[in-house]
Amino acid sequence: MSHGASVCCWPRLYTDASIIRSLASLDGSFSSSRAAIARLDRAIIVAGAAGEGRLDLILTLIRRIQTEFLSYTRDSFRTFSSRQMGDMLRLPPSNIPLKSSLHRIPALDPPPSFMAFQTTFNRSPLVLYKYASSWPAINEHPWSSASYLRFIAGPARMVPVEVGADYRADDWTQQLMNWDDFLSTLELNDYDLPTNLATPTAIGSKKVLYLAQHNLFTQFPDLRRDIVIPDYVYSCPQPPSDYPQYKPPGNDEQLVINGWLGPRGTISPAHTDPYFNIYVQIVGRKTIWLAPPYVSEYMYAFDKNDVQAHDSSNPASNKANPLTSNTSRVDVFTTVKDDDSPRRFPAFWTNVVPHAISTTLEPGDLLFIPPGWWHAMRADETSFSVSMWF
Ligand SMILES: O=C(O)CCC(=O)C(=O)O
Ligand SMILES: [Fe+2]
Repeated sequence: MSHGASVCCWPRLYTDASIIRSLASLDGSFSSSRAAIARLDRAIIVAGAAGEGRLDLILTLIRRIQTEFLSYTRDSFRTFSSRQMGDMLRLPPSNIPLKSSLHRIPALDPPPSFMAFQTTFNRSPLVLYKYASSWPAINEHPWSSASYLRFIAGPARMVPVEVGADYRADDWTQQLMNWDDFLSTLELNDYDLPTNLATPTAIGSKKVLYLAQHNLFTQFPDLRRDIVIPDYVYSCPQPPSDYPQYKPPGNDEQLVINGWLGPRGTISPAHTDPYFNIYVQIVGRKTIWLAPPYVSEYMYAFDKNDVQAHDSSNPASNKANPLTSNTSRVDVFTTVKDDDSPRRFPAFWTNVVPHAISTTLEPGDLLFIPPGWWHAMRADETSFSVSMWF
């Protein structure tokens, strides 16, 4: 067997074994049906439904099992109220100013043409407020409605979630979880979070669940029809001169679309990615903090040794640990008045903060981030965002 074949045959074997096993153990009972669907979802999540036509086959099988044995009916005339998940309607609409940035992210109105984006506006971050306000995901198919999200999935589906608000925490882990149960946690939103959205550590102990960086659209293709992929992602931008590590995603489309769904208080600590990113806010408000690639040496990034220590402390994880040397130790969202951040990270406060920019996105707002820019996100309410890496 060649090396190439050995790299890609295991996902195919896993996928086919999962299909056969789920069908073999299916006896029409409620529990065997749910177990079969879970196994099929796992083949998508863990092995990418590898192999010619396997994704379509798996999605068709899941739908058949749902309709035959779990009384799922697809009533396309249903309408969904845009009742918000969680407690977002109860929160005051004021922004919490960040101490860690002095300026706002520049905004453009009207949005640039494709050509103007390609030639001029893809060099630095940019917000297009209300760009996506008329997307189905915000209107007739509201992703803020847990009942809509349950409906398009049908019963017994599984998704990967991160456990713990912040992936730098020692007890952070990941698990597969029932989609309906995960949505219920967002509806209840009984996490008892501090109302001042204090540091990630304070929130981390609450075991917040975050569906982060997951390609939901492979599992639930209906959701892809609720968004309108902006043409900008098909531009071929120049690699930025201050960030030679830029590399487009390695899939055929050179485009990776991920969903990010979680309650108030979920945080992605400041980190860099090697992609251009178009990030659209669909549900709830999210505060964004950005800093340019040239401040990297003042970001107190984790080094390789920290990363290894963290990895080995977390053997239960089923996905690669995202903590790498592109992640900062600094809590850019710190709101505690006299914390010791300026003493622990003096170069950050002197050299990064003057160059950092921030804003709070609302549903329909689009944010563009070039590769290599440091970015940190905080959900101020139950939040659903979509990132498009290209
Ligand atoms: O929304 C988040 O929590 C993080 C998003 C992010 O890091 C990205 O889109 O690259
Ligand atoms: Fe990122």
